[in-house]
Amino acid sequence: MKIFNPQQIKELDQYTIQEQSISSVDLMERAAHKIVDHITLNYAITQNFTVYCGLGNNGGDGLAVSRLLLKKGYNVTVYVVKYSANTSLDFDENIERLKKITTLRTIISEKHIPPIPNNTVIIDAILGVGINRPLDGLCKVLVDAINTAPNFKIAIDIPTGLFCELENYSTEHTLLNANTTLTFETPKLPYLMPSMAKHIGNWKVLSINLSSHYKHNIATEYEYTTLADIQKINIHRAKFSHKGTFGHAEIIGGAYGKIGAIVLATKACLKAGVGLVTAYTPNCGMQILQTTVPEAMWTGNQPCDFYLEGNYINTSKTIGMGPGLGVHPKTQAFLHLVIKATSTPMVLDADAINILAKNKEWLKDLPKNSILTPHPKEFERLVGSFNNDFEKLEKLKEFTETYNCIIVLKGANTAICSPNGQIYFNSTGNPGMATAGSGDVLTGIITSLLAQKHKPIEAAILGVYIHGFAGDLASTKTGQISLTASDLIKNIGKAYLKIKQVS
Ligand SMILES: NC(=O)C1=CN([C@@H]2O[C@H](COP(=O)(O)OP(=O)(O)OC[C@H]3O[C@@H](n4cnc5c(N)ncnc54)[C@H](O)[C@@H]3O)[C@@H](O)[C@H]2O)[C@@H](O)CC1
Ligand SMILES: Nc1ncnc2c1ncn2[C@@H]1O[C@H](COP(=O)(O)OP(=O)(O)O)[C@@H](O)[C@H]1O
Ligand SMILES: [K+]
Repeated sequence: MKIFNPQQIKELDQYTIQEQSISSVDLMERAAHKIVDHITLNYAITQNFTVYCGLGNNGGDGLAVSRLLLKKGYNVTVYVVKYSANTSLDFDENIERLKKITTLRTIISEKHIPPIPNNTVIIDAILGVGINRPLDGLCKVLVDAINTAPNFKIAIDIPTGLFCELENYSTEHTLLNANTTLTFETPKLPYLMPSMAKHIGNWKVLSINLSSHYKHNIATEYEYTTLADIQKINIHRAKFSHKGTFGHAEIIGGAYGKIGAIVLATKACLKAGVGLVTAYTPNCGMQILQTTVPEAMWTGNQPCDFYLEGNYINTSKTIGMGPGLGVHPKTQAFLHLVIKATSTPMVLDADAINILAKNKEWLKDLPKNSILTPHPKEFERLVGSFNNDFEKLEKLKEFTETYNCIIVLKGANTAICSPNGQIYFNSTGNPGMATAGSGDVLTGIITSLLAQKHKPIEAAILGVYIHGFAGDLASTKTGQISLTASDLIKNIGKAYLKIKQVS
């Protein structure tokens, strides 16, 4: 699913109006119905609402929602926030419609902000994507007052004060803290940023049937991976395929006391469908590996705390390297040898990333389209610090373009950046996955998919989706708190089945 910037959202609106021969006020009515459907599903008729409406189309949405809720029998108090003399045409039309059924109240200045009763749900329809400067005056004081109130808050489209692009953005600006944001057609970029979570709350995309033609043809920098996107990827197994068809992966890592990391990655690699897998660990890992993962082959034969360069023989296997590897100076040299000896894309995680962060001049030796899977701290070690989440995304693009690689920046809504700077946010996963070894499982899955000849960007997107999906399925049984990395592995198969099932 594509993520549009504010300019594209306006174009999409206009395009839809022409394509569907619908008036803009009727499109607004369609959007309002979707919001009201959500509200009626979630709130009893006894619930009171207080709606704050601005003077543009976001305000128009608020007025239309108020009218529809009133007609359904809800108790709704509507305030028009008079921060300027200008109003939009669809706002004007909706004022006329609403006036017929209720009394409108107007807030004309900071001094006239009425107290907020505590038994009411607040609906924020003050400003939407049309915001073009930080909040000041009446809007700022009102939003501050709303933020101080303990009431549940629903924002229409975006919480008032939020900018969807780096331009104009500052952490200093006032913006509304919503508990829920109900947006139209696609998520906006800030919904996928950790720092914005407290302003956006839980968000939900409501489809308002905007032009498929426009959506299909317009290029966007950002995408949000949904089940429908994943179902376009071919995961079918042909009848006469054999284990050679599904590749041979080599998972390199583990050190004394950290062999578990490689056990998890190797198991996950198998569960994700690879034909053959070899675990490459120090020799203290041999018995552990052979007993815990009998399906895997083992190779290694180094000392136990570090890796020796002399032991490594390059083969045509697909390499995933890093879990439990350690950062011993000899291991660092070994990693450099491996990346120089490898010409096909590989997966690098954990200590492999930490070693590269210490030896940035080696990054140029990475095979093209290799996949690095840092968690936020490892990412910062690679690219340095940044001031906010917009800057983080810029650094992400800069890095993948410079080193011709793919980065999987892990966390809620993992961001996957291709070498040409396209960013795909993942939609599966839950905080239960913030648990030891969860990243090792991901390394195994992505290496497996690479070995199965998925294109590197596809292996990253599909791997991250399956990993999160396995986490979501596991959490229905274990809950999030008790979820472990082994539970993720157990649910990889079920995740595949679910993906195939609905297609
Ligand atoms: N395709 C969609 O997504 C649809 C969007 N609709 C709604 O339309 C909204 C966008 O409407 P508009 O473009 O009219 O924009 P807004 O309603 O966000 O507000 C625009 C007005 O506010 C002024 N303004 C900007 N920043 C301000 C500030 N800091 N303080 C005071 N005034 C400020 C602008 O000059 C402009 O007059 C969306 O957010 C959504 O709620 C819906 O009506 C239907 C379909
Ligand atoms: N809050 C969260 N929501 C969704 N996924 C998460 C969350 N926290 C962590 N994860 C996922 O769990 C994994 C953790 O990886 P990592 O930090 O490398 O763990 P480890 O080093 O213990 O293996 C990543 O895939 C990450 O995306
Ligand atoms: K709003």
